[in-house]
Amino acid sequence: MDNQPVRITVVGGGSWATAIIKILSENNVNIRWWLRNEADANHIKKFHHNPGYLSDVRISPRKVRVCTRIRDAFRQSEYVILAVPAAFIADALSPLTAKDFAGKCVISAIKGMIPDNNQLVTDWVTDQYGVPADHVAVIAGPCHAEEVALEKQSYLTIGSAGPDSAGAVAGLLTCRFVQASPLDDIYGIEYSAVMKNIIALACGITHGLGYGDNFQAVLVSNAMQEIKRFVDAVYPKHRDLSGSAYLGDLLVTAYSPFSRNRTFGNLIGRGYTIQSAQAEMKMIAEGYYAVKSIHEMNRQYGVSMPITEAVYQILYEGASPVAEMNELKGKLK
Ligand SMILES: NC(=O)c1ccc[n+]([C@@H]2O[C@H](COP(=O)([O-])OP(=O)(O)OC[C@H]3O[C@@H](n4cnc5c(N)ncnc54)[C@H](O)[C@@H]3O)[C@@H](O)[C@H]2O)c1
Ligand SMILES: O=P(O)(O)OC[C@H](O)CO
Repeated sequence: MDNQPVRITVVGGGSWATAIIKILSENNVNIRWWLRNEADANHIKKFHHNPGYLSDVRISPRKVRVCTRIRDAFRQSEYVILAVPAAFIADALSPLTAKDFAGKCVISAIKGMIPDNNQLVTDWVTDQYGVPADHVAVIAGPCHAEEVALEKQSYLTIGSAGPDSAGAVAGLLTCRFVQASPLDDIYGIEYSAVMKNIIALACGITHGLGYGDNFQAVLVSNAMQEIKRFVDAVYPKHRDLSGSAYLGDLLVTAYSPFSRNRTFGNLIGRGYTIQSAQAEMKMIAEGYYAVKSIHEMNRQYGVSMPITEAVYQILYEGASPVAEMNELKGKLK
């Protein structure tokens, strides 16, 4: 029985879901892949490539079965990986009940928050579908789907509440070009991943306004302190924020041309409206939604977060990027 393939459901049709399927397919797995778009699903069945995202990645028909009915995708799997932007996950899972999740380990690859109630995705899964906390994990770490597609050496961190449950998931996501390691700081990792997207927006905005590398280095180091203040206030625990799941993820998103959030911010800095920036990008910048959630949550915690506040003012209060970043300039050290 030992060499039976591991049965996994992957939810989402975007870049990260496609990259995760590529990683998993290096191992002994049997994947059911749910996509909402029927035409894309049919294309993958016929041509073994996702037409919309990372279209160079070959999808093995031997290992991956494509479904457009989510309940079919959930049948018989041991693991469920969620890879739809947080704003759309409730809609994607809406046909399901707690029964569909029974006995499964649910892993969130989402770096965002449920916008309706500002909940972390893992908490939401537990509340909504009764998945026990020891059956929930997150995929984190500095990793762009585009580099996975190119098989560039990458690292992931699998966060869970206890040290054991993440180990098996890390094994599934380790392959020739990815090394995954477990870490028992699920909330710290999840909040940090949400916040780095907001910081990437700030990096993009300032780059779009013409600020240079000297400024960005200071912005990113101040951002790390801002993330630490917030995460320590919300979920105090001894943690080393210089680890790759925290600092590493902040760096990749702040500096990489692949970053969705930085690209979105850059468009805003260059004078695009929010609607035109969204229309320009086929991909979703999670930080756009996250900054509202973190701003609202922080009413309770009162943490000093000048960078997050500046991004919130620009994206939700119509503040001028030039004026906001001018004001932020004086608050950084
Ligand atoms: N792309 C990466 O490199 C990467 C890496 C790590 C984590 N993530 C996380 O993975 C999650 C998914 O991001 P992604 O990069 O795959 O997304 P993406 O931007 O590549 O693709 C957009 C996704 O959103 C879906 N979508 C768009 N509009 C929708 C709607 N109205 N209703 C339902 N679904 C809709 C699309 O079907 C597609 O699955 C995000 O939380 C992101 O932070 C992404
Ligand atoms: O850099 P972004 O905004 O594309 O986010 C993708 C991942 O979270 C990077 O680890």
